[in-house]
Amino acid sequence: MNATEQEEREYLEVIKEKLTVAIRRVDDAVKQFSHELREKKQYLHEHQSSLDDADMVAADQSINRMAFTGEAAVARKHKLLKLGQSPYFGRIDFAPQNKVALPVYIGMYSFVDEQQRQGLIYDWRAPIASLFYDYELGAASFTTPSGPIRGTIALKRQYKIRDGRLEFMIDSDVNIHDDVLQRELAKSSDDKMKNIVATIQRDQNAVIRNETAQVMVIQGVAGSGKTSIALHRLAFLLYRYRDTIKAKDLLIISPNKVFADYISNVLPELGEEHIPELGMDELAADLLEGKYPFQSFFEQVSALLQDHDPAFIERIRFKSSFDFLSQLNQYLLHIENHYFAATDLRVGPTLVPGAFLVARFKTYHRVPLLKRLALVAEDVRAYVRDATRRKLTGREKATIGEAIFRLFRFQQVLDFYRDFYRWIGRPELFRYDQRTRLEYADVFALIYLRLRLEGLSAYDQVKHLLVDEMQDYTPVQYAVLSRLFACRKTILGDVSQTVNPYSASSAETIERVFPQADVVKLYRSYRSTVEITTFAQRITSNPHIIPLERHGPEPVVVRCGSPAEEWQTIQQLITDFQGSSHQSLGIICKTLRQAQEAYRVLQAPAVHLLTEESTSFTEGIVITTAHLAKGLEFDAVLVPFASAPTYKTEVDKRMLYVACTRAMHQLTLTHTGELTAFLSV
Ligand SMILES: Nc1ncnc2c1ncn2[C@@H]1O[C@H](COP(=O)(O)OP(=O)(O)OP(=O)(O)O)[C@@H](O)[C@H]1O
Repeated sequence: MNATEQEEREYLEVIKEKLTVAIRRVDDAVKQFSHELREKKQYLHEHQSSLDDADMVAADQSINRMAFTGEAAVARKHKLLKLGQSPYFGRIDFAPQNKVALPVYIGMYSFVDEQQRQGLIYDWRAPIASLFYDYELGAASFTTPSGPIRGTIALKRQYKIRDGRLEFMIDSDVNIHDDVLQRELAKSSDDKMKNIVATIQRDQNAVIRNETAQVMVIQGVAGSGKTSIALHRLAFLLYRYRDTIKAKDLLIISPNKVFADYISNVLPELGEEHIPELGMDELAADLLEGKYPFQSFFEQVSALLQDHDPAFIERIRFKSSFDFLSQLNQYLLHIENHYFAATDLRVGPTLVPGAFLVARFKTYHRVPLLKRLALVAEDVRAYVRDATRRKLTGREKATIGEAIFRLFRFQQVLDFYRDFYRWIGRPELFRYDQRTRLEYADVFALIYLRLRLEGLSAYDQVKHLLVDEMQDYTPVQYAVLSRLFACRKTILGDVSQTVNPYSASSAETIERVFPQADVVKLYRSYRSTVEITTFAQRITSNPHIIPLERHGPEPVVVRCGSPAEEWQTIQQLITDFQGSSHQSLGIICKTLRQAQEAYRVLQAPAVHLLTEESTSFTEGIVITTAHLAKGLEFDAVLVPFASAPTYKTEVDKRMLYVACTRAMHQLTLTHTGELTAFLSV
């Protein structure tokens, strides 16, 4: 051990000691709070009869305040305990211009020596910590709310401290970032998604800390860290705007519950509370208020995978186009101009002129169409009241309301939607009667019309929206999100991983809905070994992808002589996995039916089946579909049934790509009969 390392070890002990003292102090404070709280409650209980309302309210408030402070102290203790395990991961010695260099230690949370009023550890989100991610040695600067600070970095060091012990430290005269990153990526994944604060890369840091973008679109190749970065970005925003934005003010739109559970660790690990999360289908059900049962996105994809109905595909393709959104907008203009058939209206002895009705209807041009009718009715009531110089009866008021509504061609959003297809001359593109469910492709179009016709303000409280798997949403869905969420947005995805090629959205499509968006493209892939990434390129090639130099075994394609032999091979691969050092294995099938069959046949202990209904991610061996595996990753992936009949269409190809890119270290495919053409060399 050299002198520097010795010094660092000693310093670590000093910090740990200070942390222990701080924990003890918080402990005392927590005890004190709960003691006072108990006393206060006791007092209230005993003096209830002699206290008036004002006293009770004041007492309640003080109890709430105490409880809140107590909770904050408990949260603080939690952070201190975590710091005790791993107080910091980086250090930079930074000398602002004309000043001496001082060490800045960077960790998950900040830690201040209260007696000496000195920052001992800086939160990774603090302005000064950006130096660690953005610069090597030499000239550097960072931005504070009061302006830029320039200076020089004299030393940059990384540490791995686990369970309070220094495992290694590396100075930046070697290629530190890559080395530590390599070690991190080589680890096995046993559980849910982890935070990456110690190894955030420069381009990722720029996305995380971007404060100006109204809409940030992150389009990145498989495994480029999109989801990780987006979650760290939320943590950053919570820190940066801690006085105005709380975790409950954010919303994550996630593709399914399993994914939501998979990512649910990251923010709490970063010391933030759990963030509300909602699936697209849940959002739709909410917005349609359960009035129209509809096919789910999963069901749409399953239908595409199982039967190749050209009319169904045509409907999806049309409704996923930008043109569809434009036509809906044109239709809305059309109905505004032509569907309000204002004629003179007789109310008892009073004649309300049609011209008056039209004028009032036009005055409210900012109000959603159907809502305007209520306002026009109100104006008509005032008109009649003025003309008759008396108050109107309830009956008269209601009659006026009904009469105005009748002047508009339809009152139900669904009638307008059906009419839209007649108007564009394509009635065959809408399939729905009361006995069937709405097709998924119609769901957001109907919601869009509803928004424009009736207006909705259900999500006004959201201050930042995160949308993952953006490629799976259509322009109409984005138009809905844009109207529903006026707040800033982070939208991420990868067009190569769409599960529905007939409705894939690229960053360019999304930019058309959000012209003000900042688009970032990420090409460096962190998840898989070079061998796996190269293999997946055979399915869908992306010349821009840059795999991180990390090597492992070549992916293996096993040809089997019969289905029975294929099952045996799969069984053997499971046994091999159980004897290996890998912790997670994903057996990823094309369809749910295949996954269920595999689950039934394999019957191996500790094998879990993940389906659309699953609500949590399970570790170990998981059998699932490519659609559900999106966003997840496994040490080893096994893709069974990779034969030509299974993977033959454009949708199948996307599924195969998603399945293969879930593997971090090892990938195996099995097939009986001819291999899918997507893998032929
Ligand atoms: N800077 C980094 N340091 C360490 N690990 C990283 C870094 N960036 C990404 N990773 C790791 O790479 C893997 C892929 O990250 P993530 O799932 O966020 O990527 P993604 O782009 O959302 O992937 P996909 O679109 O394929 O689902 C994760 O294991 C993540 O921890």
